[in-house]
Amino acid sequence: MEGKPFAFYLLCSRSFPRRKAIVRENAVYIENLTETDNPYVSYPVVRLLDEYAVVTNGLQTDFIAQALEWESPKKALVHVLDALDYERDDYSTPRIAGIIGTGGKGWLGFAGRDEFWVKRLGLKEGKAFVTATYNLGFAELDFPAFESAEELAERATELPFEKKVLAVGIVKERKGWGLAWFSP
Ligand SMILES: NC(=O)c1ncn([C@@H]2O[C@H](COP(=O)(O)O)[C@@H](O)[C@H]2O)c1NC=O
Repeated sequence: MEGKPFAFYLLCSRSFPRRKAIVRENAVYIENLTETDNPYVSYPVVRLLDEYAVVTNGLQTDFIAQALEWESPKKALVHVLDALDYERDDYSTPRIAGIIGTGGKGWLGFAGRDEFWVKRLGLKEGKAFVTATYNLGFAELDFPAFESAEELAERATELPFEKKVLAVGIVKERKGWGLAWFSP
């Protein structure tokens, strides 16, 4: 979408493929539909604020959104990711988080067991800056054109990752944010 900041979340999962997304006004939640004690597989995945959209792979979403009430996106990512750190599961799954601003800036953060970084991004037309929990690091991908949040989510599920479950798309509209999810 020309000139419009966007973000997406692509959920890929080996162990918990039965999941859905629930959209509630200014938030999206991932709900796991398989019985488990694992505390990391249902969580708030998106929180929309007037000036920012926050997307993450865990409960840090809401803490980062709260921190944005009184500090910069960079500091919100540094403070919350540092405080919560990686997940204490069998894989030490990293916590990842992204923020986009209505003005066209973006930030991405990663808290792993052996690695921690927060980057400021200059968003570019036709490109997506991406990270993932495992084996990607930080990447800049070509991203195809789309007309709506629905189409953005669908395009995200066409990216070359394995075990895709669903994607959530967020795009800055003339008024507020467009929000949708898609399951292949
Ligand atoms: N955010 C998520 O949706 C999510 N799904 C799974 N995890 C964690 O990552 C581990 C590996 O997941 P999987 O086997 O589904 O690829 C899970 O045991 C769980 O502790 C998640 N936590 C972080 O990615």
